[in-house]
Amino acid sequence: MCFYFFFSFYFLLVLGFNYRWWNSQAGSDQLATYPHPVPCSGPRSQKRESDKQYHELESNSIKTSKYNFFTFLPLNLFEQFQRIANAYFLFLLILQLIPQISSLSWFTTVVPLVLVLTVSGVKDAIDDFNRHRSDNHVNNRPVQVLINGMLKDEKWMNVQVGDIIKLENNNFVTADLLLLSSSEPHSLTYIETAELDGKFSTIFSILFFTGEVRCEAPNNKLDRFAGTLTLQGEKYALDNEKMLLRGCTIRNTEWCFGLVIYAGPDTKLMQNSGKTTFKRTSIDRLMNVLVLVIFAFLALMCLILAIGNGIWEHDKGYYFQVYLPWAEGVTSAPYSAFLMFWSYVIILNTVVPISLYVSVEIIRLGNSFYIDWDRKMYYPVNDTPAQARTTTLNEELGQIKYIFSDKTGTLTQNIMCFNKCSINGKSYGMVSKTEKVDFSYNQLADPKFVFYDHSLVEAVKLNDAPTHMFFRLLSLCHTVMPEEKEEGNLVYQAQSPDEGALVTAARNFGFVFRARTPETITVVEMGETKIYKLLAILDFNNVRKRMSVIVQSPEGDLTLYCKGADTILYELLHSSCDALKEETTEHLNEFAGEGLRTLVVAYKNLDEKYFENWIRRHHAASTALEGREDKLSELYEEIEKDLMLLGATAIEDKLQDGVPQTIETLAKASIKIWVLTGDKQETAVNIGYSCNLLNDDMADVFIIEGSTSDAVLNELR
Ligand SMILES: Nc1ncnc2c1ncn2[C@@H]1O[C@H](COP(=O)(O)OP(=O)(O)OP(=O)(O)O)[C@@H](O)[C@H]1O
Ligand SMILES: [Mg+2]
Repeated sequence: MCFYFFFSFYFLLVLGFNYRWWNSQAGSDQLATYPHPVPCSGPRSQKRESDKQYHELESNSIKTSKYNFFTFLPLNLFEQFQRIANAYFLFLLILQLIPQISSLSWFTTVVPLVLVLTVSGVKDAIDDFNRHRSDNHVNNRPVQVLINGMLKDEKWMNVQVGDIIKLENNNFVTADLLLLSSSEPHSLTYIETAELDGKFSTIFSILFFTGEVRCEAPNNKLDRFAGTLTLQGEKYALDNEKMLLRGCTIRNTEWCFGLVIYAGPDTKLMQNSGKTTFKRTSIDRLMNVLVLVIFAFLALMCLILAIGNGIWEHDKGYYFQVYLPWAEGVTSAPYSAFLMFWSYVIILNTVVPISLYVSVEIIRLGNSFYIDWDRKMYYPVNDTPAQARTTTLNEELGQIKYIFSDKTGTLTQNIMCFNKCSINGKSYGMVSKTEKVDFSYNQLADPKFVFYDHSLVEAVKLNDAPTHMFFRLLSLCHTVMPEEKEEGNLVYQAQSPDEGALVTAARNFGFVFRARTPETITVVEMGETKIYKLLAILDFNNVRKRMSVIVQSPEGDLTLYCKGADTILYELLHSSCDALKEETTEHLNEFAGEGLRTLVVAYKNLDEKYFENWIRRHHAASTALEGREDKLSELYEEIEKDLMLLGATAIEDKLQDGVPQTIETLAKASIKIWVLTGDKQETAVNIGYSCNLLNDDMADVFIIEGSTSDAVLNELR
């Protein structure tokens, strides 16, 4: 019991794999020489001994099917008899077994009942068969597992917690893994999380040799993971950034190694998917109500008829027994009435429509074909027709009252273009689109980038200091990863497409972000290669709404570069920027009025002594095991103040084809639409108008600013 209790909070993985090979050659790059016959005992041999102790860890096989060969009949019948009409007919069948009551032959009830049960049963069986097939397919996918120091092909379902597995480009991630190493510089791994949240992210890896991982019990929170790794007596904190989750796909990464932390049903994907349940639509519910009403009606009729029988038998029938004898066992008129009640229940059984459910199922099936065949829902570009994946819910489609949608990437294309900017009180990009700026003077420029305002290039060429500072900031302050497979052919991998657009803009104007290591950023500034020391990244999150980097230039100057939402950054500016602030605000409003996504950029020169002290505290906070986030955000707040304003950027993200028309049609059908966005308010309102979410007839578009439920309620009133 005690053991189990301990288990539900933490589970402990004893790895103890003697990774002599990694041990002797610390560093991820050595792994590139794989495969090597390495004399080391893999994790399995050791883990097996302790298997008894950890037998409650799940295996990696998954099961989404509901039945197996033996459980199908009882389980499916049990489910089907939960329908009132089916249960009723079963009840009738039992009644008919009583000879005094039985008024019709038994097969009048059995035949339709069996027919209905078979039709529904066959449909459920086919559905479940398909689930079995897909489960089998997934469970039998091959993966390479490190066993006794050698890579062996295994099936997914045989992978165990504590195994080390190797994944290659475009592989699905087998289980929830702790990333150990990869082919990319600094052991980065790129993943596509389409099945989880549709984002594209980078993951940083760690290296380790012999250790123990302690982590929280399996849960369904996709964006968090807390654990510790103990390595030769030292503790390291593990977080979400170091995990590869099942359901993702490896991209742009030749290979990577991972340690299985959660497997099978314990993985975050499966923890989120829930059980396959029987879904009821409102028609189902309505049918159940109707059937209940019919029952009441039937009971009433039978009652009246039974009472009539009782009165007649009492007054007349009793004296006529010679002529009309009572059935065997019947001794009194009330008893006769009681039996007659049940006889009528059988005789009038056709009042309850047993075929109702089957008819509705068949209509749904037909409906789903119409959905599949709908030409208007066919998207020729991707050759994608509409697909009704379930037949049980399609009438609900017409009942939709609310649509919840994301904005970026759902309504818009998620293709960000750097369009305009404001630097030191001067706005650029507000020109008619005539002649494109020629970037041919810059050999590293991205040929796909277009810009029309020539005055900005002039400013750069004239060595205008704020303009240089502006683009230097854009080339330094981000989390983009560059890829240069061949000399001069730069490709940026950006977690956030906005950042990708900004870095590309800086690249074209002559501030080319070229390479990144954990300690340095290489920028080619107007043809001259400069290596900046990257001292700290104050990362972005949606509460801070800003991100900063602290870098040291080759000349030795310490600078903090910050970019973020205007509402936030304006609070952090030095008072000497007030005049510039006003001008920039004007430009920001213009940009937002056109529906552009804006960011404000600022910098601050740092004092060396102060910074040394700060970075020491920063290091302590970032390795703290408790309250890490709070401590860090306090430190961030401390250093991100008294910033010097540089300007603002404006990025365009076009609406997808047909969005305004679609929203208009949905609005005509009185469907209410909610769109989620983190944009500046003016930008959001403007896009609301351009996609027909808002229109001029809406007299009072109003804004609710409360941040507690009481405040919001008050404003709504
Ligand atoms: N990479 C970034 N660096 C600095 N600030 C950013 C960055 N990305 C967004 N911001 C700022 O933070 C605010 C909130 O952005 P966030 O990404 O959380 O919104 P979101 O919910 O993702 O919305 P959307 O889907 O429209 O991007 C934005 O309005 C922007 O001003
Ligand atoms: Mg965003």
